[in-house]
Amino acid sequence: MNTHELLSCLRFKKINGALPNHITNIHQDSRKVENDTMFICIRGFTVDGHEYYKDAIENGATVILAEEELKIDSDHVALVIVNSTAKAMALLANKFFDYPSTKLTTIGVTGTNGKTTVTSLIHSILRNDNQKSALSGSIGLELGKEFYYNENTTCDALTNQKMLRKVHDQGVDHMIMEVSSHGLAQGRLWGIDFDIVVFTNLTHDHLDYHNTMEQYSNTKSLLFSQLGNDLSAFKCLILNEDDPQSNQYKAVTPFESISYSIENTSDFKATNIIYKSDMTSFTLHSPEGTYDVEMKLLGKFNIYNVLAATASLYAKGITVERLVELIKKLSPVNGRMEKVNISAPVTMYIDYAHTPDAIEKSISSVMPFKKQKIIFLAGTSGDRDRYKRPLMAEKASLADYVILTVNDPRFENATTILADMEQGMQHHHYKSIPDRKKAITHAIEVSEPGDIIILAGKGQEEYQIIENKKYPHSDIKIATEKCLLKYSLNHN
Ligand SMILES: CC(=O)N[C@H]1[C@@H](OP(=O)(O)OP(=O)(O)OC[C@H]2O[C@@H](n3ccc(=O)[nH]c3=O)[C@H](O)[C@@H]2O)O[C@H](CO)[C@@H](O)[C@@H]1O[C@H](C)C(=O)N[C@@H](C)C(=O)N[C@H](CCC(=O)O)C(=O)O
Ligand SMILES: Nc1ncnc2c1ncn2[C@@H]1O[C@H](COP(=O)(O)OP(=O)(O)OP(=O)(O)O)[C@@H](O)[C@H]1O
Repeated sequence: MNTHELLSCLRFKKINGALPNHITNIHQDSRKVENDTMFICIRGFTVDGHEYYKDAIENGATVILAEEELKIDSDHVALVIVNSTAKAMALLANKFFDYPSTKLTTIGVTGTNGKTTVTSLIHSILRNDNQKSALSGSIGLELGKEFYYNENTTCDALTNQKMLRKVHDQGVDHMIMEVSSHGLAQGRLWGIDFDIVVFTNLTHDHLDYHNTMEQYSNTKSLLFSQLGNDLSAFKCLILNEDDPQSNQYKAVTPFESISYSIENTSDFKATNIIYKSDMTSFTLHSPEGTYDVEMKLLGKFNIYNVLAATASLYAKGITVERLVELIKKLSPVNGRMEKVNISAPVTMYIDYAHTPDAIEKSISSVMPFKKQKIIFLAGTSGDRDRYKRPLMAEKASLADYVILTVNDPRFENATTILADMEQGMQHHHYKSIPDRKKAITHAIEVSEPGDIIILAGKGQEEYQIIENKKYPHSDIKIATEKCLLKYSLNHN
């Protein structure tokens, strides 16, 4: 792209040296820089990108974007100085990739729990309706039959624009994105023109980063306030009427909202709910009438998720009647209250619950069909929000027997993590086992016919992070193996 044209989107800047006519790409990581590209120096939490401009030049950068004067020896490299490289990156990335989000129907989902589930449901419903959709979030980018790894649930502003452009170039017209609070706080969403924004719920998590629930909520509200003020555009909020936080989000934008709920009155409300071990049914009250809904997803929280997805697609123009047909075809989202197929006399689920609220919801979802014990394995991660640990254990105490363990220890000592959790236990029927594989084995060993086992914390993930390395690990594989061993031995 012509460099002068590209830089015209930055009104206030100082340029040292001669600008090259063209650049072929933009990077914020010196290690990825190739010839004839621009390198943007970002001040990070860990390092300052300004320290890497020489590496970027060595790798072929011909324009350096920085917040300070830098000594550049080469005549072939220009330095552009701006006040905020993070803001400039969002402006430049949008212009360079030609504002891809304006050409797509872009749906963003935020909330403490349910982002992956709701985005996956919207994406699956669209695909089952023969529409083209791409999905980005904690699983990476799913585009067509391909999966692309992403470092974050919500990528940085530059990666987001690259990704949106790739989606548009492949003729896909819907982009469904998980929006994390870290992403909002760090401006990773700047420049994304969302059409529909969805709120699931707000409960305790990430207070290591946001400090207070108020700050956490204010950060989430950015998704709604950043819808802008151009009222000629069609934009819509999808809000959980049972979560009082929705009132704040309604108030920060002029755009209309559609509500969903189970308890309070709303546009999309579920009543007459029947919970079974492998399906759920309910009556859906909607602006287009009342419908009977059956689905393979389990638990009350998944009714909220399905309502959120349904309201989002209704906002996009799909009829409720058609949506009800499509919901029937939905499969449970991988690792989210996913029933494990095993030939053993116990019922087992893999779940990703790793917040106090999610744990409560996870256990509550099996209560209606509990016959014997509920065995709940609760895990939390090292080097992340410590404050939620006792609260997680408190909620896990709803189960008859609890196993406390670790998801990803990272650099933290597992014994410290477990000691934090133990403080919240409300009864003594529990055991702390730092090694996750041993913890899963113990869950199977103490089980008896008729029991329900929930292995929570890691969902479908196939690795465990110890220090800063990923090691192969799969809850489902370990559990299936141990379960078959225990119950086939007993039968012999
Ligand atoms: C705390 C945090 O959010 N960190 C994010 C931040 O990293 P950072 O500020 O430490 O970056 P840094 O390492 O200091 O690097 C600064 C700059 O120097 C550059 N650099 C660095 C080294 C080098 O050799 N050359 C070079 O150019 C880097 O490319 C970068 O531009 O910016 C990076 C790029 O955008 C993110 O990948 C990174 O997320 C880390 C990996 C992370 O774990 N974040 C978590 C907390 C997070 O964001 N989680 C949410 C999901 C939460 C949920 O579960 O709901 C998410 O959206 O992923
Ligand atoms: N609407 C909901 N309300 C409460 N809990 C939920 C809801 N949806 C899912 N959960 C619980 O949270 C877990 C994680 O779900 P999901 O991955 O969809 O959330 P997420 O917001 O993407 O989480 P993360 O940000 O950690 O990736 C599920 O396994 C379930 O236990």
